[in-house]
Amino acid sequence: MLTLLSQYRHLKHVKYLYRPLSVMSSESRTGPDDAKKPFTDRFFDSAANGNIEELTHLLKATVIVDERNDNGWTGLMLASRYGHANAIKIFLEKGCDVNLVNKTGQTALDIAQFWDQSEATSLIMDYVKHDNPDKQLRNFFSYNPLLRCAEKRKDTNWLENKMREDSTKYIAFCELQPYVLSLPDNKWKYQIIRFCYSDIQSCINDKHLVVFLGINKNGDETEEQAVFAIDVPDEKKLKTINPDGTLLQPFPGSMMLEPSEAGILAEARTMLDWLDRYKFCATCGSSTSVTEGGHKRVCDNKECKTNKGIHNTCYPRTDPSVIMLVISPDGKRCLLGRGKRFPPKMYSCLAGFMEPGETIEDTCRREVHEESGIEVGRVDYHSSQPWPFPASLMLGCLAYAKTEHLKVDEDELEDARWFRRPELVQMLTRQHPEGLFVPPEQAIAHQIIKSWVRKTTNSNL
Ligand SMILES: NC(=O)C1=CN([C@@H]2O[C@H](COP(=O)(O)OP(=O)(O)OC[C@H]3O[C@@H](n4cnc5c(N)ncnc54)[C@H](OP(=O)(O)O)[C@@H]3O)[C@@H](O)[C@H]2O)C=CC1
Ligand SMILES: [Mg+2]
Ligand SMILES: [Mg+2]
Ligand SMILES: [Mg+2]
Ligand SMILES: [Zn+2]
Repeated sequence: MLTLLSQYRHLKHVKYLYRPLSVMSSESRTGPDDAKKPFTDRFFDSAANGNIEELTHLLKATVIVDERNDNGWTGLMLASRYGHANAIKIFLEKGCDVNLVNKTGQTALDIAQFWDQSEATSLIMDYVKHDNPDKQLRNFFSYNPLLRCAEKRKDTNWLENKMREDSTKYIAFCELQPYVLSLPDNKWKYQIIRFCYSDIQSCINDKHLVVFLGINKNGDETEEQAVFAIDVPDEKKLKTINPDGTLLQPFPGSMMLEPSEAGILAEARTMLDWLDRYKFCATCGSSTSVTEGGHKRVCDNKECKTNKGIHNTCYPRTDPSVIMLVISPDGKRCLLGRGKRFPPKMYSCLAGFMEPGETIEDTCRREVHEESGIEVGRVDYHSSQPWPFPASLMLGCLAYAKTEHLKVDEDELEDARWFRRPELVQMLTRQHPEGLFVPPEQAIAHQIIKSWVRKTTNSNL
């Protein structure tokens, strides 16, 4: 990586560093008339030259702050390369993403450090330290736009009325797969179909599982559009209502939803799965009745302990699991493993279920030791992700190893190995020479790996 940047050090003329070839060739035809250049070229030029007036104008008018050129360079990276402090301040004020990496894996901070731009380096470092809390990472499946309104679940009248209202929407599942439409402008993207009560009422009877998911925040507040999930065992019934729909497979189908749709799926799928699989009381084995809009199962046996005292078994379950990126003792490598059922060539973070009485940190230490023989010291929390297959909550962490000799648990993993940062960049961008890759961006593993890559540099590796 060092050599990639070093080869440019002797180039004095900035344009060859970052400008796409297409632009250079069109310039040779038309001459260097700045006004005729595309806005994005003028934007990159003004960032590299520290032309504040033009930069401000372009950011106001047309160009997005994180616009990238063909080599993945952002305006912030170019301003950092040439140490234009005022331009850097503009990018930071506009809320640019300082964590983006170019095609060779450098962040703006890497670039500023490499080119000894001390003012640029300290500006970006200060910004990273006080990063805007509103920009906290939200993983896929974690953004649910519905207000759950738990207080309404006990209001049987309100629920029954809502179920029949014209504005109410139903999303239908068959064998835990949502009924969806592919988007007209992109057949790789799907939208969950919303049915009205009049459409779906023939599917609603006592035997069908229905869950109150929440109120649509984007709907008209006076109308309070409620959203329910319904299990329809026969896909043919759904086809008669909307013949264009299709059932969406969990993988890779659910990854092709918009994030807000994925959040609704996460709630609905886990709830329907729980209602379907926990029909009998875990304490006395009697039948149970669904209450509270599908959010509780009450034992039908009046003498059951759950009707007298502790009744946590009446509620849906969530299984906390840890998923961690293990960092080597020298801080230069990360440990990734291959589960036996992974697609060929995919490596991911180690993961495992929490056991009763364990802390998140101790689960990380135990699972890493069980699966790789590595001793972990400090553990830092990163972010979390609901994983509705069927009911996991992934708790993402960075785990700092104290040892590095691997003893892979062959019952669980096919392989585990240490990877250096440049290799992780290749795996994230699908450019690894052996075709190795990490899970897609919808997976928390991808986000944890990416955030480590973004926070570290290749220097001294
Ligand atoms: N590695 C990764 O990149 C990712 C992993 N995950 C998820 O992380 C979760 C945990 O990872 P995984 O490696 O499978 O877990 P573990 O390392 O704990 O080992 C898996 C074993 O644990 C047992 N098990 C199943 N359910 C539970 C439970 N609720 N509590 C305790 N043990 C259980 C199973 O045994 P048996 O089946 O033999 O009974 C299974 O073989 C899974 O939900 C997985 O889907 C999600 C995203 C990515
Ligand atoms: Mg595991
Ligand atoms: Mg394990
Ligand atoms: Mg385990
Ligand atoms: Zn019972």
